[in-house]
Amino acid sequence: MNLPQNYLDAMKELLKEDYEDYLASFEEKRLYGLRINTLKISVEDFLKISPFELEPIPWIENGFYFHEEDKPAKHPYYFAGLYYIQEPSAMTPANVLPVEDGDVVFDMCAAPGGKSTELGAKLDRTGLLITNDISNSRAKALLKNVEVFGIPNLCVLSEDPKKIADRFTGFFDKVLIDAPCSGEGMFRKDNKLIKSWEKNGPEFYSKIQRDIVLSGADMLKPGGKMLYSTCTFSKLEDEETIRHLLRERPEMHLIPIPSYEGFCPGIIENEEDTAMQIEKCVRIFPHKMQGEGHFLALLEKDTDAPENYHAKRKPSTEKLPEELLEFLSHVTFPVQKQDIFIRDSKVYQVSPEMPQEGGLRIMRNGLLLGEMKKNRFEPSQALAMALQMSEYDKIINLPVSDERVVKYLKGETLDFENENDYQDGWNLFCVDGYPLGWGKYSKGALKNKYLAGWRWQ
Ligand SMILES: C[S@@+](CC[C@H](N)C(=O)[O-])C[C@H]1O[C@@H](n2cnc3c(N)ncnc32)[C@H](O)[C@@H]1O
Repeated sequence: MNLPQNYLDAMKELLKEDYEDYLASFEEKRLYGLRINTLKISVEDFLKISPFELEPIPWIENGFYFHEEDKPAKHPYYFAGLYYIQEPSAMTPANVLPVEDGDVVFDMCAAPGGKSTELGAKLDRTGLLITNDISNSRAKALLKNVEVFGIPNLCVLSEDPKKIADRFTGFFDKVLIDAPCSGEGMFRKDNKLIKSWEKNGPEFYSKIQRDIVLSGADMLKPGGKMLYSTCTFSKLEDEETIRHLLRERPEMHLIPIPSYEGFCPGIIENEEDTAMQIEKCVRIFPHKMQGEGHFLALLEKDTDAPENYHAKRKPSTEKLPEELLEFLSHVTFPVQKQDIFIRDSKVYQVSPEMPQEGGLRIMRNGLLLGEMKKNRFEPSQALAMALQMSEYDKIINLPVSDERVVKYLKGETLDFENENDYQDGWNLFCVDGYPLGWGKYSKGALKNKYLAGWRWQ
């Protein structure tokens, strides 16, 4: 691998006697990880049905290494949202941000959703997750991934963080900033990143990072916590970004990250760093642990920082169509009528924690329940993914070995002619007890309603 000389020089200075070990790590095999979606399945239950040979990632309770040949992205359980594929050290930021039930959480640079999917799972259907990416095309991928994961209490934005900070000052209990960075920790995973580093290196990203950390801090409630992470080794993008934040926002301070064997402390350069306790930051290096590389800083806002009032949105007073109410009578998922809003015939369940919207580029506010079509209600793919099998009363549940499972995911009509166990109408199609999508059953056949854009290729 041809690494730029100025990059190698900077790493030599950073790592000193460890430099040769770091270079040697490029000879080792790339690491592949998957993270179990605890919103849908416990780690214990997944291990009972896992078709792959898995090995625990020691510092992530629901993270596992897999073998590349197993191709877990080509398995019906992946389509059921039972796991997310993610580089092991990238699992650490969402893992160490202490999200609690009922929290209002913001993921600022979220696409394609590696951290948001875990933050949403940790919320366990409570509170609110607002997730954002400035790039519209990347935010589309983010929306898909959080919907596959079945996260109901959601708002997806595609907006400049500065604009969001103006609107949501002092609003969040937890903020995660997985900053755009020069990606030095990804060189082993993806050679192309070396070319883009030569074009836009640490100097370029540092400016963006300095702006967005300040926005993140401003959006926190007093006592709120913020996790800043990058997948790069550059001090300018890592410790120096935190130094900038602590200088500009004295109400913020670093707090410890639970330690794990192989985690290295943040690098202290001067007395100011010592006073700021920069050693509380964590670095993950590929020559110290089985992960590609990451930087993390966990910060807290002082509890006596000024509070900010946010008007809650008003409860819905819409008269809901009979057809929608009839459909919802089959669902035991907790849908409150005052949370249901209908816009342009689309039906949403909006979190009561979400303030009045407006003025922001919103990709999705709430869980899309479905659509009114000529006085009929059609449930959405997102609703299918947010339900557990036991929360709907018309089910077609097949084992993963049944060839109709993959046919369903490919969008084909399914034949059940010799089986008469099923009821007419909207059925939730499941694999081994986990929902995949909807189908309309009639006369021994299931008309496929799996979302066309999500099909198995
Ligand atoms: C490291 S990636 C995020 C990866 C993501 N957190 C995950 O785990 O899947 C950084 C993201 O920041 C976005 N980004 C770049 N500049 C931004 C800005 N000024 N504000 C918000 N997001 C930005 C990029 O589009 C990119 O998707």
